[in-house]
Formats: sequence, C-alpha cells, structure tokens
Amino acid sequence: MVQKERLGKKQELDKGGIIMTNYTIAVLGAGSWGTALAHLLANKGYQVNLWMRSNIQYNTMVETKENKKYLPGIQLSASLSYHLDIEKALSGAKIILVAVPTQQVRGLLKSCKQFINKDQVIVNVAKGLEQGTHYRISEVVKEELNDQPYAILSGPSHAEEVAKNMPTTVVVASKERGIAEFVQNTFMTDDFRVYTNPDVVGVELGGALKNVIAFGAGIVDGLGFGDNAKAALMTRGIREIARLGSSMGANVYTFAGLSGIGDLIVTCTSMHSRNRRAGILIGQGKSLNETLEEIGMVVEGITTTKVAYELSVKNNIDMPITEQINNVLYGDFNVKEAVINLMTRNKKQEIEEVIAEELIAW
Ligand SMILES: NC(=O)c1ccc[n+]([C@@H]2O[C@H](COP(=O)([O-])OP(=O)(O)OC[C@H]3O[C@@H](n4cnc5c(N)ncnc54)[C@H](O)[C@@H]3O)[C@@H](O)[C@H]2O)c1
Ligand SMILES: O=P(O)(O)OC[C@H](O)CO
Repeated sequence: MVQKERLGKKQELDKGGIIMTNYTIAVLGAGSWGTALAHLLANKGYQVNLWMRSNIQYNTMVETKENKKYLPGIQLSASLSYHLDIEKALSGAKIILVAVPTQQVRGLLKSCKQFINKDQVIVNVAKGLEQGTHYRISEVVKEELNDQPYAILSGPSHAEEVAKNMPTTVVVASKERGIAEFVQNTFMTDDFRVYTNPDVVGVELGGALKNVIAFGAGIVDGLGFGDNAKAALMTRGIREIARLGSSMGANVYTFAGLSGIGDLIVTCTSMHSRNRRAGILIGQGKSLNETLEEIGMVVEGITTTKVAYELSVKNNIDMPITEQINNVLYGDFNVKEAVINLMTRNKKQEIEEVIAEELIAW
C-alpha cells in the first residue's frame, strides 16, 4: 500500500485513506504499449507480471531492465517481474492487461484460458478489428471467455511519451460502471489521467478506425501535400468513423472525445505513430512489404482498413476515405489515383444527416 501523499492529493482512495496498490496485474505482451503500461503500474506500486513469448527478449530484459527493441532508452521499474510462463504470470492477478496486436488476441486467449479465473478483469488495449469475423475485441473476449469482466482502455497515448511520464489522458469503457471505475483507479496517476465512458462499442471503434485515417494522413504527408489536405482528411475522417460507429450502436458523442477526435489528432500528427509513418512510406512509393519491414512493429490500420471497408459495405455506410485506402492497400490503386477519386466525387452537403425540415427551410 502506498500513502496518499506520495501519489498526489487527487487520487481516488480504495480504503480508509490508503491507496491499494498491493495487488497483482498480469500484462500479456511486451511490445511498446504493454511495456510502457507495465512500467507505469509497477512504478505506482503494483506487483506487475510482464509476460512475453520470446526467450531472447526475456533474457535481454531480465539482464538490462530495458526493452531495447520496442521501448529503447527507458530504464524500466526495478520492481517489474518478467515471465515466460503464462500460467505463473496470470496466477493471482486481479487484472489481465491484453497488449498484443488485434489479430493475435484470440489465439492468445485460447492458449491461456484454462488459467483465467472468472473474476479476473480483462483490460484490452489493442486497437483494431478482427479480420474475417469483423469483431471488436470485446466480442472476441466474449466468444472465448463468455462473461469475463471486460474493459477497454484507449485514447491518445503513445507509449514513448507515457514511459517518460509525459501528461496523457485516456478513457476506459466497460458495460459495468464498477469495472470502469476500478480500472480508472488502478491506472490513474498524476501524469496519466483516466476518464470513464459506458460506450464500449464507441471506444473500441474510435481506437480502431482512427488508425485507418492516420495511415491516410501519412500518405498525404508522403505525397508532399500540405496542411489543408491533412485537416480535410482528419475532419472528413472523423465523420466517416462516426457514421459507421453510430450504425453499429456507438454513441456519436464518444467520437468527439478521447477515443475519437483525440486519438485521431495524436495519430495523424505524431511521428511516434506507426500508422502515420507507414502511410508516409507508402505515399513515398515504398511497397507494403518494404514498409512493414521498415516499421518493424504492428501497424493496426493495415488490417483494420480491410475490415472497416467490409463493414461499410455490409452496413451500407459511405466511407470514401476508407474505401480509397482499401483500394491502395488491397486493390493495387496508385496513391495519386486515390486522391483524385476522393477529390472528384459528386458534390455533397457537409452535414448529410441534416434533418429534412432544416433542408427545406434552407
Ligand atoms: N504503442 C503504442 O503507443 C500504443 C498505444 C495505445 C495502443 N496501442 C495498441 O496496443 C496494441 C499492441 O501494440 P504495441 O504498440 O505494443 O505493438 P508492438 O508492435 O510494439 O508489440 C507487439 C508485441 O506483441 C507481441 N506479440 C505478438 N503476437 C503475440 C502473441 N501471439 N503472443 C504473445 N506476444 C505476441 C510481439 O512479440 C510484440 O512484443 C496494438 O493494438 C496497438 O494499436 C499501442
Ligand atoms: O503508433 P500507432 O499509430 O499504432 O498509434 C499508437 C496509439 O494508438 C496512439 O494513441
């Protein structure tokens, strides 16, 4: 347990003026984000078990207390404990933080579900949609673990900045308010501010779909276009995210928040963003294979583009930016051709859902 004074006066207290930090949290996946969050939680005083699948990475991390490939230059919390044995990592944990790429989540859960207890809270941080099923991660978790307590933690948060305690705000969504507040209390620090939101669908979709637009923003940069084009892409991008999201049951206001415009801004403008950097390389004429090799980390927008495009067709939602990015990635379209296709579409009203009476009055 850590005294209130050490963590700052605004912390929520669990019990009698004392912040409970003596429980165990398992972090599955030691990429950039899993490592940064494990470091944050260990620094806050929790027992953190960081599990990874690679022996080589494990040996290096135990020896150097650094994640040289995914989070170089950060001396990790001395109390972090590293694991190759997933059963041991999960044992006694109150929270299981799932921090592997979206397409790997189902396989990971299948491989360890026999070690997961019914009361352990799954906190997902992956931002994507499953290929084939079109599922959000909560749907994958539901299919694999039935009614396991679940929350999604998302929002504008690059691992490189969180690991350096730079001010960051995120949002946690769960259908159960108590779970969202438990996760909020667990992760919140003076530098890492966590909001709650009941809209699991919106928070999951906002985090996944912004990667598609960020990839497009990178293409714009790679082509050498200016700020006008980037602003247009972001503005029209959030509209199509909101259109698809509301058709799938999300609250449209969620997309005006951290897991909407907030994450879109950071990902479209930051050089930390792998999605944006991948788009820049494609815009400069590199092939997809060359791009993925150069980035060397997960680029969620590449798989999510295909799923988002398929969802837009299935739900009959107009998503012209996503469609053109899908054409570039999977239809062999040239990036310049995609831009021409976007700019020369039929004339439109800006707010197409405007109610009929307003239109008539206008
Ligand atoms: N990096 C960030 O700043 C950040 C921030 C918020 C959310 N996210 C999201 O978090 C998720 C993970 O991203 P990341 O940045 O940590 O990716 P990363 O590419 O940095 O690392 C991915 C890690 O997952 C591991 N991995 C892959 N498949 C695995 C499997 N089957 N079992 C065990 N480990 C496996 C890899 O070895 C690697 O260590 C993504 O969905 C990403 O969008 C990342
Ligand atoms: O580096 P990216 O593009 O995967 O983005 C990381 C986070 O999602 C930013 O919030």
